[in-house]
Amino acid sequence: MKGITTSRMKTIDENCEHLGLKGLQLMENAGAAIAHEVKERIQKGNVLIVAGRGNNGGDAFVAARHLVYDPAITVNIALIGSASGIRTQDSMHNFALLEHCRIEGFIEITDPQQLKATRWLDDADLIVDALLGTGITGKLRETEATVIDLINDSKVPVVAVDVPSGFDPEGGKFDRSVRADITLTFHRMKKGLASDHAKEYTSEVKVINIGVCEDAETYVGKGDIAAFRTRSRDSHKGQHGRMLIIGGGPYSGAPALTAMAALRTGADIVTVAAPANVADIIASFSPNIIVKALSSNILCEKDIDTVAKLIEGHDVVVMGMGLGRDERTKDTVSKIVPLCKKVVVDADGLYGIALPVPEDIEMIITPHAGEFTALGGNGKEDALEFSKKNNVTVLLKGKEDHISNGERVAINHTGNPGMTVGGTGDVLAGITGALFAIAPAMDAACGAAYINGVAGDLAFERWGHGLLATDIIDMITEVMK
Ligand SMILES: NC(=O)C1=CN([C@@H]2O[C@H](COP(=O)(O)OP(=O)(O)OC[C@H]3O[C@@H](n4cnc5c(N)ncnc54)[C@H](O)[C@@H]3O)[C@@H](O)[C@H]2O)[C@@H](O)CC1
Ligand SMILES: [K+]
Repeated sequence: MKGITTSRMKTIDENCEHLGLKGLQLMENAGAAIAHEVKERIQKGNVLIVAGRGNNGGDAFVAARHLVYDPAITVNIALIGSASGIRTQDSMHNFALLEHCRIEGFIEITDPQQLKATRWLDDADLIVDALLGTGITGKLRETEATVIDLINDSKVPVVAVDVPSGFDPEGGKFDRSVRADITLTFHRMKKGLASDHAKEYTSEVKVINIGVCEDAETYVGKGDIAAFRTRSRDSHKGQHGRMLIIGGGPYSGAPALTAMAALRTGADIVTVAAPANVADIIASFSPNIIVKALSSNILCEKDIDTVAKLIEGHDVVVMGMGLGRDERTKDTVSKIVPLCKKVVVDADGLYGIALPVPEDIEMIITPHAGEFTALGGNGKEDALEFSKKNNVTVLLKGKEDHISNGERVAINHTGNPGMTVGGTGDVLAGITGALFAIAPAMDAACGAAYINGVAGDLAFERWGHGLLATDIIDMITEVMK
């Protein structure tokens, strides 16, 4: 079984929140499941809960509330750090409720020796390990590291919450981790727990359904753009994407729309390489676009050296819009693809690519239904198989966009019929490229479909069916806000 990444799980959680399913509700289900598992394992005795200050600890506070209903069970809670340091509202909420429950003992631990002194580890019949979950970052720090050693040294059976504390949910190897008898992981198997070395840290893993709405996973939502809305304060120029557009020739507006959409999405540098006849026109649309004129009035073989050099200075290439379908152009497109590491192919570019895409190239294609058929696709139901077979991430545009990387399909149902106006595809390609410059293909394609659709919906509110592609670009920043 393949596991999911922490960022994917975060996206699902945020989509739930957006749909109205609160984190607190998920936490309640998670905690109740832990209490249930504990009661399956011990009918009476002492349970020691070792809790951290994040939501992983919050799950265990819920479990404590459920457990103390049984008079045969006593619960001691060791919180690593101080109660005032509890980092999330949900966890704080559940912690506060414990004041009204029959908790045997509670201690705030700033030095591991304090935990030793309680003798709770010696007296425990079972430990609930809720120190660290998917929120772990970097190498283990103190006090947590020593507390993990104490838990392992105690030889008391351990039920781990979501992942054994200290274990890397992404599958990397950290220096130490709780060794659990069982791990209850929420909603889906986590990538790290699915890895071969997970067995060293947990004898068993159970995936617990915590009532996530299906739509939070099936449809793209606000959670799919959350990661694109924050930036480190230490950001530097270029870090948020350098994008090269290869487009234009018969058309000059298309690559300009793509460029402006990318800039509004947050790309740092956008360069357009365009045939000589349109280069100046594209530049005249906006001083924000860097334009490089190619050798003649269509993209052709002579331009490959120039383009190869430009590709080296950019994180992602977006190719196709406005290029036309001259045979020489199609042939040149096919020769440019192998020079790219990351490439988005749209519109006329789709007629120049060879499938399947070589292993070392990451490609997103953004066809509409007709272009998808021309590529050999068989309708939206085929997005997953097509993507898998051709090593390409597909963003198949339509009333609902179907997005697939060959592993899963996501559907976007933002957008409206006003968006049938020309140029909206160029905008989508620009948003896709900007996100792809800084994120994996599937995350970029899902985020782009959502942003484009919501920007279109905002434009529709203002301009109705008369909305223009440029209006959608103007709304991108509203969506990101
Ligand atoms: N809607 C949600 O987000 C849900 C989250 N759930 C739980 O929430 C967990 C994730 O919660 P959080 O994101 O709050 O994070 P965690 O509770 O996993 O831990 C975050 C905290 O751990 C500490 N920490 C991080 N790295 C450390 C290191 N290397 N050494 C020492 N201390 C370190 C920091 O104090 C940080 O605030 C999941 O594993 C799951 O148990 C569940 O409640 C289900 C719902
Ligand atoms: K844990």
